[in-house]
Amino acid sequence: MTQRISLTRYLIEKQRGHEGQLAGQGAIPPQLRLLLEVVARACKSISLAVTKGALGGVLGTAESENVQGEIQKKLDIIANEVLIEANEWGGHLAAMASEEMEGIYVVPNRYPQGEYLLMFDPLDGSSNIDVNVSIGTIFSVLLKSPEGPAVSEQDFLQPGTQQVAAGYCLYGPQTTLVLTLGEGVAMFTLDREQGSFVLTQENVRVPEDTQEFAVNMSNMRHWDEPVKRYIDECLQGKDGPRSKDFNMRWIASMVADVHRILTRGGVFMYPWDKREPEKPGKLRLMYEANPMGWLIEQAGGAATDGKQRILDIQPTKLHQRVAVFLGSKNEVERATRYHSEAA
Ligand SMILES: O=P(O)(O)OC[C@H]1O[C@](O)(COP(=O)(O)O)[C@@H](O)[C@@H]1O
Ligand SMILES: [Mg+2]
Ligand SMILES: [Mg+2]
Repeated sequence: MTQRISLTRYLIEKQRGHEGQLAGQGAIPPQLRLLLEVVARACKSISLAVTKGALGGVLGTAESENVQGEIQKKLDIIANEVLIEANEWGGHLAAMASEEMEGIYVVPNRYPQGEYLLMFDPLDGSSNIDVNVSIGTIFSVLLKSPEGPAVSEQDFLQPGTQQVAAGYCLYGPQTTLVLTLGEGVAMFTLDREQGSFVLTQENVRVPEDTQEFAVNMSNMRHWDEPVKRYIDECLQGKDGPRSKDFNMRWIASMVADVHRILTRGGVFMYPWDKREPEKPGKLRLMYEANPMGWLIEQAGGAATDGKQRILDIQPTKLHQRVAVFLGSKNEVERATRYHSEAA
């Protein structure tokens, strides 16, 4: 019988820099292992709340707005609280930042302080919560700079290349946790009877070419020319310059669209558009684009904002927005090239 590898064992073996079954993987510090185990445990609780749905009273809208001016769903708030409560006392973190909170959350001084910074989109795909479509949690981990005793928002403003771990948990027909520590991408499936995440795929790869794109087509009239050109060529199919037919998928949960791309390839885009011209895009750099961009790169794909690699962007504020093009390498490079040709 093939031996099942739990997330706990996977991380412990990473910590040991194990050379056997998981050969070639580097070591991770114990504090980072602890942090990831806690995030996974929090995701298990969120998964349980999601599964209960109307029976658990978690559906529907709260009476509040988040910092982005978006109406919060009850589950946005619940997931945020679960992640904070699970992580604040463990001694591995200095502070957390969330799409749902205006400022950073510094670990209270009644708890031991750690050196890591955790960022999350506690519930991605909020518009899908009440309609029973896949949603998820996205997370990214940075190290606090050793200089300066007090942690501040400035500590979080590091480019995506500085991430030490990133991943997401998808609450779909299965609950799947997807993780990178900078040496490829691994997927774990939640075994509900055992209550543990089990390694179900390693060395996830995104094919370089694809015939499937994901974009919210209803925004087409608001897009810039390079995006219109790219999509228009896809829509022309076999008769157009691409000489092949394209399929389209748009789940409206980035986490589920990215999971499909990690599973079978594709290109995902949420470009800048004219509806809110002062904002670079809808998605958030720190909680969505950076972790997803790194996962996609680690699986052999690419991620840009149409002009430059997402991971190289120097953030200037916590809730910064960004245009996103990610997925199969050759398609992302093509869409990015169309931007530079139009410049
Ligand atoms: O509703 P739209 O404009 O198609 O946007 C969908 C996008 O918005 C998001 O839901 C934004 O994330 P949140 O639900 O965390 O705000 C993405 O997951 C998704 O790709
Ligand atoms: Mg989101
Ligand atoms: Mg969200």
